[in-house]
Amino acid sequence: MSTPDEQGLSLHHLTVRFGGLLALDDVSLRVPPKKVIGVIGPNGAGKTTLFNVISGFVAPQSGAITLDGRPWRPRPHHLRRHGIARTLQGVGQFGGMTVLENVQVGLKAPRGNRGYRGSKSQQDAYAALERCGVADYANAYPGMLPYAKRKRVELARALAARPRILMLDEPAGGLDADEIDWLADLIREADTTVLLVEHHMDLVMSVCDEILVLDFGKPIALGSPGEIRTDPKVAEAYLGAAA
Ligand SMILES: Nc1ncnc2c1ncn2[C@@H]1O[C@H](COP(=O)(O)OP(=O)(O)OP(=O)(O)O)[C@@H](O)[C@H]1O
Repeated sequence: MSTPDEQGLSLHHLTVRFGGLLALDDVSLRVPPKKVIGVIGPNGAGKTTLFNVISGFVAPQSGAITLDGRPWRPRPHHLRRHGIARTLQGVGQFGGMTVLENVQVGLKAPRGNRGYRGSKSQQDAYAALERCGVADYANAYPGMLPYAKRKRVELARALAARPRILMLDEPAGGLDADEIDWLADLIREADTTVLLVEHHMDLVMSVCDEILVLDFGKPIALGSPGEIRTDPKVAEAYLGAAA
């Protein structure tokens, strides 16, 4: 049994090198249940690499990950089993499948040969599409949808499995102000742990409980939105990146 302090996901001193490049440099982070944790930083800071480590796509050279206090080695095809879902930066959906089928792909296949039609997974997928306001497109193909709707389908795909940890990789990219307001409400009401990599500062500041700031792979700040907003090291990292 894990203690309350150990529950959720914890990253301990993760280091990742790509050849001579230090993409993550001694990164530690605690992601407690039901909290929204943001990961920000200038381009190339290591945000996606951090997501790739948690998803099992990249193995760290050193450091460890624990889930509910137990050592955990992530593997991409085991994420669902551990209740972890991730959206992709683009909208990687299968063009030859309908929107509903795309959302069902991440869910458990029905037993026997009943197929997906009328199954629990179909109902769950449809409910997730409704929650994301795109149920009207259930039988359309993703390629027929505007970008913002496809992003909603991608969110529905991740939410359908009712993850305990939802990893959102730049969900606001390419969205207009109204869509971002909608997204902020969805994150606030998700009632699950959210790890958010995002460049849109207003969104990050408005939904996150805590924010980790990376710069050249190094953690330079960790704190509440108010603390991060006024941290001179953070301003310097972004100004340096803009110069
Ligand atoms: N597979 C890889 N091989 C070599 N270098 C890589 C690889 N993946 C990432 N990098 C490098 O590691 C550093 C961190 O990249 P990463 O994509 O994690 O940054 P990021 O913060 O997500 O950037 P962005 O905001 O632009 O998406 C960059 O210098 C990048 O070029």
